[in-house]
Amino acid sequence: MDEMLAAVRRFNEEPLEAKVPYYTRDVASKVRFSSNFDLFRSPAANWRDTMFVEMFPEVPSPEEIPPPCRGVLEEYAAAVRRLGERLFELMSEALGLPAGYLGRDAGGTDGLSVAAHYYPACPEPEATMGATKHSDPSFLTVLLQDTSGGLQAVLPRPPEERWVDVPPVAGALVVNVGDLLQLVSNERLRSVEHRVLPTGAAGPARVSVACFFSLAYSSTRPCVPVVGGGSGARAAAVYRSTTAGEFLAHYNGKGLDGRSALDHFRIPAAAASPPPPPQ
Ligand SMILES: O=C(O)CCC(=O)C(=O)O
Ligand SMILES: [Fe+2]
Repeated sequence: MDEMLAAVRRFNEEPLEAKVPYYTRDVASKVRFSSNFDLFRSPAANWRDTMFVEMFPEVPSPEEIPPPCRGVLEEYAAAVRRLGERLFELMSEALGLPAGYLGRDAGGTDGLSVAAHYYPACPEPEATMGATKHSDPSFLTVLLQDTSGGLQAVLPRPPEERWVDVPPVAGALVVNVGDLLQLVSNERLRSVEHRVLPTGAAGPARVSVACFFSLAYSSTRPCVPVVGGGSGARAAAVYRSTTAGEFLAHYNGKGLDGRSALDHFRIPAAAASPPPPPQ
């Protein structure tokens, strides 16, 4: 884990010329280095740079991965994939569903992408955010953070917003439930809203690596809320069925504006019955 963080730091701290070849916003590219994936779409920009790599199912060739991360990134992603497979089994069983439900049948383990973030020291930390409030466009996110701190999560969920620190713990990973898992579990599992405070002017830059169990924009994988199957299950779907690609297009088109991308897919509560006609 330390090696992974060190590799991301090395890449970001290389001279500009070494990073320029990876700079793109083209989602057809498996490796994309940019600042703010949602630039000009969200109300505010975040104080961070991100190297985004689609690792699975189509593994990039070593030459596509920036040299400082080559080898270590592939090895780290493979280990996270094995961890995710086990987590999906345990969560499926916890919901009273077959062990392979969330990972295999619902698509949780179909794809894995890695967002390696670099939050530079910020001269005016009170005037911006490292990452604004959001929940993740994934089934699950496995997050590795360095010792800087700054990650916070909302507990309990709105309208009673209370931000709590998620402090770094040596050797530990943070696992977030993402929006896609909230959708396919029909809201029995809830995605967690979180944010990252900016790194103070004194630095050093903060580094984190988020592994998203998610899919590509081109994915036509159906995402269907599971109805029934275990105690606590709802009898009716809370969300309309969609595809992973449609969900991601909506999430990215909206940008990190502080609102949940899931609202767009929620089935409106049945309209109250109209009053009886006057006699
Ligand atoms: O940098 C972090 O700790 C969080 C990153 C994050 O929330 C994300 O990539 O979705
Ligand atoms: Fe996130």
